[in-house]
Amino acid sequence: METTFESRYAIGPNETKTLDTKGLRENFLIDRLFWNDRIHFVYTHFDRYMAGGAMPVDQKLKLETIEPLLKEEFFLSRRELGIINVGGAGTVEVDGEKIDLGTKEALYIGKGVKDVYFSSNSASEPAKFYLNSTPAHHSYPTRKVTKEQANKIELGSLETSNHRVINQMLLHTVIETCQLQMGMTELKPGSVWNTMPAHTHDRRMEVYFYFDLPEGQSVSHFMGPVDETRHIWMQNEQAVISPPWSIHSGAGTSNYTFIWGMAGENMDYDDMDKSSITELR
Ligand SMILES: O=C[C@H](O)[C@@H](O)CC(=O)C(=O)O
Ligand SMILES: [Zn+2]
Repeated sequence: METTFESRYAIGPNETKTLDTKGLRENFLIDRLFWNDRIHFVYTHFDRYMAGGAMPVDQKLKLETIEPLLKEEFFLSRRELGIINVGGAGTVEVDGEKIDLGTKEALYIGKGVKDVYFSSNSASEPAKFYLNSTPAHHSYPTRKVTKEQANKIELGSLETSNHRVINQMLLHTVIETCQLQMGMTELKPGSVWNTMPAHTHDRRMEVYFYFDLPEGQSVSHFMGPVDETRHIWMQNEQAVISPPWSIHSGAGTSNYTFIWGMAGENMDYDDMDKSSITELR
């Protein structure tokens, strides 16, 4: 097996303003996370957040340190990890303990764990472990969180095309983490807008991963300051980095599901600077 990675530097709104479509995509879009029998990470210098994918098909995959990037003996020597499985059923082995992780189930693994292995129950329907990791300075216990155990928030309506359920999964109100927070938002059929009205939270960066998008459909993701927005067209199973200074919202050509993950200054999910729809530019 192999682990591959890319690095992305943190840039601000002034530099972003000068980018064309290609430049915008090169800086913020994560176009592919899942490769056969490979772990792939994108390391962003926004809060040193890592977003990745592990898709074991014929092999069990080991979460190895990335020597040139982390310079630590283990991947989790100074990091914590959040996992949500978006593929078929699989297993995560954490220092010898086997944990089953079904579709849309989440797992938190704390700092200091040495051995993590990923495997799929079936090669024809492999597990797809979506991974988010942040620097950590304390060890919190490994915890699995199912959708049933998530804290649920229902927002929006079909009339305004934004009826959705936010599942807060790896959130401090559900489990203990150092700074990582992750959850999954499912849009109801007929609803296409996520995170509308939009918001920023200069205290935290965020990464959105879109999936459950039917064949032939796409999501237009909106980013940028409230008064200067840009869009990035995204396909199924792509992710996008949202800088702290940016809104993060999307409109699909159908409904879909997305995973949000964030980290930074505080852990207050409701600490959002909301903008009104009519002030967007
Ligand atoms: O800061 C919070 C995140 O942007 C998401 O949780 C918002 C979201 O899922 C939604 O409104 O649909
Ligand atoms: Zn947000």
